[in-house]
Amino acid sequence: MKFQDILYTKYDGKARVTINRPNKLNAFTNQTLQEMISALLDAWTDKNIGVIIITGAGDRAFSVGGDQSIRSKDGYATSNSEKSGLEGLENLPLANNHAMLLQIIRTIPKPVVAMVNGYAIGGGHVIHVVCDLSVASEKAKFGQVGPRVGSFDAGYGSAYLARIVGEKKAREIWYLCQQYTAEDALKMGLVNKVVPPENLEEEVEKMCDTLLSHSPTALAALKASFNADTEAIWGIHSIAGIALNLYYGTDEAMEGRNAFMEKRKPDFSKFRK
Ligand SMILES: CC(C)(COP(=O)(O)OP(=O)(O)OC[C@H]1O[C@@H](n2cnc3c(N)ncnc32)[C@H](O)[C@@H]1OP(=O)(O)O)[C@@H](O)C(=O)NCCC(=O)NCCSC(=O)CCC(=O)c1ccccc1C(=O)O
Repeated sequence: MKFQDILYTKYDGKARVTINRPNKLNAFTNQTLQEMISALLDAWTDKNIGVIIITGAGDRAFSVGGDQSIRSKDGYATSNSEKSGLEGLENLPLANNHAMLLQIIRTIPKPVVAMVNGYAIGGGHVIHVVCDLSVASEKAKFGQVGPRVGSFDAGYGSAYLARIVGEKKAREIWYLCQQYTAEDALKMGLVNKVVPPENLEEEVEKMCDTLLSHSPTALAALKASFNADTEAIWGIHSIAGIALNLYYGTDEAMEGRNAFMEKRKPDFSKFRK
């Protein structure tokens, strides 16, 4: 499989998906998301694969969410020069491809491990949130920025996040748009383990080897049973995706996006209700 925005490798029962846009802090485009979907579907159907790792290239970022430089009133640009191998997905809005990626991570009957090597921000943060397990470098930073940049993820990014860290903390994360250290993330149960950056690879490999030594059917059944309790969030996420696509077309959302790109504070005062 030939990819432009990701690296996809398979070795020793593991599949690894690396978002490969380090110059953009691994911000994703439609192309990136479609390629991730394509790679994950391959890993899903490959009987040699028992565990999947998602990470970002370089040492600065896991992913900082949607690439704001290609966002306009029409949402994020949908046209791509290269095909991902999944015909038709190139015409979907980015929020839909992001939602599809999250849903695949959740339903693929194999454990998905996030190897968080740096910033996990915005839609990038949500990708790690839905992974089964997260291992973070001590240098990793976590957070949501939607209300500052004119965006939101009112499904897995918020309701499911609240299941992990609790209602008050989830509201704080979204309303205040602060950054949290790996140590903070460990304390709130947002990650499973924090290790020095130089040990991150080794720790994730070790965790994956343990997973691979266990019964795949037992793991798949457990994953499905953990998911069952939060399945209704997919419904919320789907409706929120429609709202998000409409919101992107508003002056309010554009103020957030433009302020970020122009490196100034947004002024949302006239949009108060
Ligand atoms: C990530 C930061 C915290 C990093 O801060 P800092 O270390 O100070 O570096 P900067 O100088 O700010 O950034 C370096 C460089 O990278 C560019 N950059 C950073 N983020 C992005 C981005 N997302 N898109 C494009 N470019 C980006 C930045 O402009 C700088 O470029 P220079 O040329 O060097 O000047 C900080 O940068 C930050 O807060 N970034 C904003 C991240 C962001 O806006 N992400 C999208 C969030 S939207 C969201 O949170 C909710 C919506 C959501 O989850 C979702 C759901 C469905 C579909 C899509 C999304 C989605 O994520 O949009």
